Amino acid sequence: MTGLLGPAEIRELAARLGVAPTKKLGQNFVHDPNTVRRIVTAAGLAPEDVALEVGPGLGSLTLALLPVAAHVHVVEIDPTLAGALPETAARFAGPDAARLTVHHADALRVRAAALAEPAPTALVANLPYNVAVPVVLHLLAELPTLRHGLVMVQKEVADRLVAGPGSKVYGIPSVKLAWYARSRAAGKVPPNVFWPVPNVDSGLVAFTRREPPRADVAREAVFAVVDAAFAQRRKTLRAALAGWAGGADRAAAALTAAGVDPGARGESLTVDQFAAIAASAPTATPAAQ
Ligand SMILES: C[S@@+](CC[C@H](N)C(=O)[O-])C[C@H]1O[C@@H](n2cnc3c(N)ncnc32)[C@H](O)[C@@H]1O
Repeated sequence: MTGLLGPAEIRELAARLGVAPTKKLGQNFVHDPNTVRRIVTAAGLAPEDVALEVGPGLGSLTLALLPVAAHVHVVEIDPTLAGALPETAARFAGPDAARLTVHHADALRVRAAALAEPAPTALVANLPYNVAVPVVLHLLAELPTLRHGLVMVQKEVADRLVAGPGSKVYGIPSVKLAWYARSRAAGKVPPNVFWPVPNVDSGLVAFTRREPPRADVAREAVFAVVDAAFAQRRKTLRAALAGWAGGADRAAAALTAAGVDPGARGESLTVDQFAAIAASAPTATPAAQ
């Protein structure tokens, strides 16, 4: 038997495994094959793409990825779910199951070496919502081979991830994702496609890796400026970056050298401007944060 998981299959698998979904691990399983097809279509995988799925759960999305990707890595923190996937894949995906590698691991800690054979090129995931942003940022940092992705996250988080300067929801996730990738909203998903039904809408975010804005400044240095700017987002950058620069005057000098108005706020800056500020940092070590 091959196919995707509908409500009957999800219920049957969960009952057989004794799975009681937990909020702590963001366990809301998709039981709607149309949603799964929509995610895979939006992901736009090429036949040579190696997919990485974080949080496969009972396998809803995994089963749709196996026929269209060259290989599928899944990273699942729950030992029961990770342990059951090979059998689910063999049962529902037939010979395509041979292209699945299951990693029982925490996606926040997984290292490139563990996922090297073959190296993932596309992240496609219905992410655990409480750790969605750190997971995406960790994987983009850890896996330079990841070229593009499509993730489902809580709708508000999707809005934040794709926001640009000047938007009310533009903030740390928006700028950090923009360091790695160009992103766009790829649709909204209602709560009723999940079991159990969450009390939030979901959103799809598509991204494609870009060259980092500047080669002459380390990512960590840029992210330190971003963190400082948004920690006090209502203050001017001159004030918000005083701790980072070792004084408001030094902050103003770095901002001016970077071509940024010291009276501006972080919410109006592009990631390229944050990178320019980091590159103009005072030579003294930034104050501890
Ligand atoms: C929203 S569910 C998605 C399940 C499945 N992909 C689906 O669409 O039905 C999130 C999944 O992520 C897993 N998970 C939660 N935290 C994780 C982590 N830090 N690393 C890996 N998997 C995690 C949960 O156990 C759960 O299976």
